[in-house]
Parts: sequence; structure tokens; C-alpha cells
Amino acid sequence: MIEWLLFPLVITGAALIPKKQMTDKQKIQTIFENCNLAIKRNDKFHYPKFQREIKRDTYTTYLYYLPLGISSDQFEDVIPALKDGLNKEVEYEFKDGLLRVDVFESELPEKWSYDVTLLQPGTWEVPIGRNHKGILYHDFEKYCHLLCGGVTRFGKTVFLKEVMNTLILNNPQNVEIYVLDLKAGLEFSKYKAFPQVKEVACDVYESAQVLHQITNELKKIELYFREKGYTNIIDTPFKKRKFIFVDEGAELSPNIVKDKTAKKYAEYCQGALSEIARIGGGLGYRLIYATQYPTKEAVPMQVKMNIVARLSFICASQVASRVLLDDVGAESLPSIPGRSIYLVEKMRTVQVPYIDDKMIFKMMGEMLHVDTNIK
Ligand SMILES: Nc1ncnc2c1ncn2[C@@H]1O[C@H](COP(=O)(O)OP(=O)(O)OP(=O)(O)O)[C@@H](O)[C@H]1O
Repeated sequence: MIEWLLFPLVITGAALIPKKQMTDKQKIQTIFENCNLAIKRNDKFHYPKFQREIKRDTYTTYLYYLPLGISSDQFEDVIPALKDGLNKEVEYEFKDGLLRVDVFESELPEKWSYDVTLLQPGTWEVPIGRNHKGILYHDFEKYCHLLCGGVTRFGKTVFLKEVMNTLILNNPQNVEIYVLDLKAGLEFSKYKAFPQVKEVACDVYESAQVLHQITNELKKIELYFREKGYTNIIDTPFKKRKFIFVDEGAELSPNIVKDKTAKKYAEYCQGALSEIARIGGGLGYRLIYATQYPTKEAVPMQVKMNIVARLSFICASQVASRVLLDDVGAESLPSIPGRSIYLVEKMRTVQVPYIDDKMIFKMMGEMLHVDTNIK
């Protein structure tokens, strides 16, 4: 009788013994197997072979040898499963024949503030955001132009202002800024107070005027460079750099503009921006092109093709993500303002620093003694 009572007790007891949790390393291996990340040779499956793991303060790196025949594309398909399975942020890289998977222990901050410690005076480096490894900077001397997009209200304008503030404070004597603020000048008109901000165009007509002036100048500089045998401004004694900010590039799309005359101006603007993207980099012109409608119409082909660096906030669809990043991913970012994917060589998720007009005007007043009375 006692035996009969003991039997269910043993079973219940066994069920109550806590199961040993799988480690992240085991989970990764299981995910590779379940997702068929393997090649078949001699009736045997060959999966990525674990090499070693490196523990750091905030993340762990797992290194694998990839069997010959597994492409990076195959691995990229596994990334969503890895993120879900580990329930952690994951980044990866292929380097020196090794696959490197970084698994992060903590979440990125939902908000962090810009401050003067981010400045690197004399350089053209601008903070893009914080990721798990530290703060990422975009160097406009290495990657002249930047394409930025994502749905409305997720931080494009804040980011553009942060870039402008950094450029001015890092190089007050050498930066010239031109803004095509196609949201009727509402965001950037107040920056005319800064001597570095040369023009703020508020519609397609004013934009055409500003771009006409810039492209004329571009042609003269191109001629001068040719005479002198210069190929890139970086190798010349010239220190000045000219930045053209476009906030809402879609407003310059001839397909969106209704008015016939405005259409012509929009076509002109898109042509001029394409020229700046194509030949301006070597001559010291930098284009920062932002749009909430990443479509073929809103981002002219020549502009896109000549902009290697991209920053995408959350996108409405995979199609939009592909226009901005040439890949999916931005559509599944968490809906946190300032959260974005920075693409230069590889994609990295970052939280852009937050800044507002008050902070900008305060810094300008304190550091450059600009008379700035913003209410
Ligand atoms: N980096 C950030 N960190 C935290 N919050 C942010 C950040 N950027 C933007 N926000 C919040 O999101 C709001 C919208 O930002 P922003 O105006 O830059 O969006 P947007 O994408 O330019 O929108 P729109 O296209 O309508 O102009 C800001 O007022 C702020 O509250």
C-alpha cells in the first residue's frame, strides 16, 4: 500500500526538481540546428563550429568557424530566431573566416541626453548614438553623406539638430550650413541666428534657389580642383566644409508636388541634390538627406547610390527598411523614439542622444557667445 502512495509522490517530486536552464551557448547551438544552418556532406550535417567565448562587462562574444558553403545570407536569416530565442539584443560580424556573435546582457537606454562631452573639437565626427559597446560616431570625412529615414515622430528632426549642433560647436570657423526645411521652415528657421547657418529654405522654390547657388559654386570648385590636380578636399589645405540638410526630402519629389510650376522646381532640386551626392563629396560638400517616406520617388536613385551611410528609425514596412538599409530590420525596431539602426559597413542598433532647442541655444550661448534668446 505504501509503495502505491510513494509512486505518484516520486513522479511529482521529479517534476518539481528545477530543470537546469540552457546556457546562451547551448541555445545558440540549438537554434542553428533547428534553423538548419548547416551543410550536408557524406550524409552528415555540419553546423557552425564553436571556437570560443569571450565574456565582457556588458556582453559575451561567441566565435564560430563557418563550414565552407554556408553563406552570410543564410546566417542573416537566423538572426530573428536568435534574438527571440535568447530574448536579448544580438549583433554579428564575419571576420577573418570567423562568425562572431555578440549577445548583450542589458537593454539600451530609452533616452539619454546630449552633452558637451560628446564634442570632438576640430573633427567632423558626430555622435550617432549609444549601443552596448559605447558611443558610435559618424565621421563625415570618411563617409561624406548620410541618408536618414523612418516614420514620423521617431526622432529624425532631433537627430538632424544634434548633428547641426555638433558640427557648429566642433568647427565654428569652418562649417557652413544650408538647410532645406520643407516643413515650412518651422523647425530650422530659428537657427538663422547662428552665423554658420547660411540659408534656411522653407519651400521648393527657395530650395531651388539655394541649390542653384550651391551647384554653381560646385562647378567652379570642380574646375579649380582639376587645374590644381586635387582629387579630394581631404588632401588639400582647405578646411571649410559645407553641409546641406534636407528635412523631408519627399516634399521635393515631382510625383508628390501637385502644382505644375512647383513640379518643375522639384525636378530641378532632385537633379541638383543628385549632383551634390555624386560629385560634392570630394569637393567638401556633405549631404544629409532625411525623409519619412523612403520610396523610390522620395529618395532619387543617384542620391541613394552615392550615400553609403544610413540611419533608419522605425519603418512602416520591410520595403521601406530595404530602401533605407538595403535590408529588412528597421520595421521591427521597438517603438521607442530615438531608437535606430546605423549602417556603415554593418548594421548596429543605437539610441540617438536627445537634444532640444533650449539645450542647443544654451550651448551656443555659452560656448560661442551667440546671442540666443529662445523662450
Ligand atoms: N533621441 C531621442 N531620444 C528620446 N526621445 C526622442 C528622441 N528623438 C525624438 N524623441 C521624441 O520624439 C519626438 C519626435 O521627434 P522628432 O520631431 O525628431 O520626430 P520626426 O521623426 O522628425 O517627426 P516628423 O517627421 O513629424 O517631424 C520628440 O519631440 C521627442 O519627444
